[in-house]
Amino acid sequence: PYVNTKDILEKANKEYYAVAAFNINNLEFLQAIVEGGIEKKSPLIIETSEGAMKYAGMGDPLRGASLFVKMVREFADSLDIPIALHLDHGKNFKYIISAIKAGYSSVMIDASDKPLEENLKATKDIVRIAHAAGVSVEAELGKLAGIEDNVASAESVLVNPDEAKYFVEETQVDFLAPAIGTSHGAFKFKGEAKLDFDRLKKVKELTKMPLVLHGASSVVQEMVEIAENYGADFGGSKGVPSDILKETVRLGINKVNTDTDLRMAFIAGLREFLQNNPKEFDPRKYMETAKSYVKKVVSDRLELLGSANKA
Ligand SMILES: O=C(COP(=O)(O)O)N(O)CCCCO
Ligand code: NA
Ligand SMILES: [Zn+2]
Repeated sequence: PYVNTKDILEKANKEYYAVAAFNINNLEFLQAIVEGGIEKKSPLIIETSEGAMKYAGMGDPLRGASLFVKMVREFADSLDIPIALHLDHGKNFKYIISAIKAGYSSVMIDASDKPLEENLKATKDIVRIAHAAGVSVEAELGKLAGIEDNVASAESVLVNPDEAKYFVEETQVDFLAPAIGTSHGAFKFKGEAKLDFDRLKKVKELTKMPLVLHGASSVVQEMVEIAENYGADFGGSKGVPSDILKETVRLGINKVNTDTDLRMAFIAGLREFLQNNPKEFDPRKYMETAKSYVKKVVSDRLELLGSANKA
């Protein structure tokens, strides 16, 4: 069934596991993710960026949003696993309202690059509207390093746990993304991967609410190697190691945003197939390997996060 993200995350919060939130831009990634969820009997959170809304809607974000709602609902309504659709990194008021109008389960208002009071105000505005429409809300405190869609934040600003307690009480957000040292993309760490577990622990103790980890892709080496075997150059790529990811779940992360790992898996499969099948031009054939690798990465992640058999 198609459900509210909050229902999925409240259960995860109570039982201390995490649910992956996988980004999509097209049908093929959605198919592969859903196949992984079916195989693992796991709840799924499908999420799209504002760029994905524009991309799918051919420049019209509301058309893109409603296309994604229709696609995700079609799968969700025909399956026993709970599936939610979330707007990731909502920064533009128009896009956030379009997602709510289209029927998204939840929206993120990302004003993390603003001073606290501004973040607070923007979040309160969205919470009032979203809650009136039965839509749940995610916000972010602190800043990820690296490129955050259209905001290049040179250095990461880690969450302040006391600020987090004040923020959630004031805004009534449904789930919070505390910045603890991750960043988006495939090049997360120069040296050893390190996250601020202490801050995470404090935020959980003070807020007791479902927490979100952004920049959580692991950069699966198996996929990097396949891609590089067939011409990719992902030198220097490094993600969040599995043991560190598991520790964040043990400490109270319940939603794990994953985009880069699926992109790596898809391009690895596509490169491999195209190199080995010079005569093929049927899209249902040449995207098969790519989709199967995405499904594999999805299934493994659902298992690792503990949401398998939680549907
Ligand atoms: O936090 C994440 C996932 O980050 P990643 O998959 O890059 O680790 N997202 O919000 C997904 C979109 C960001 C661009 O990748
Ligand atoms: Na999000
Ligand atoms: Zn993110």
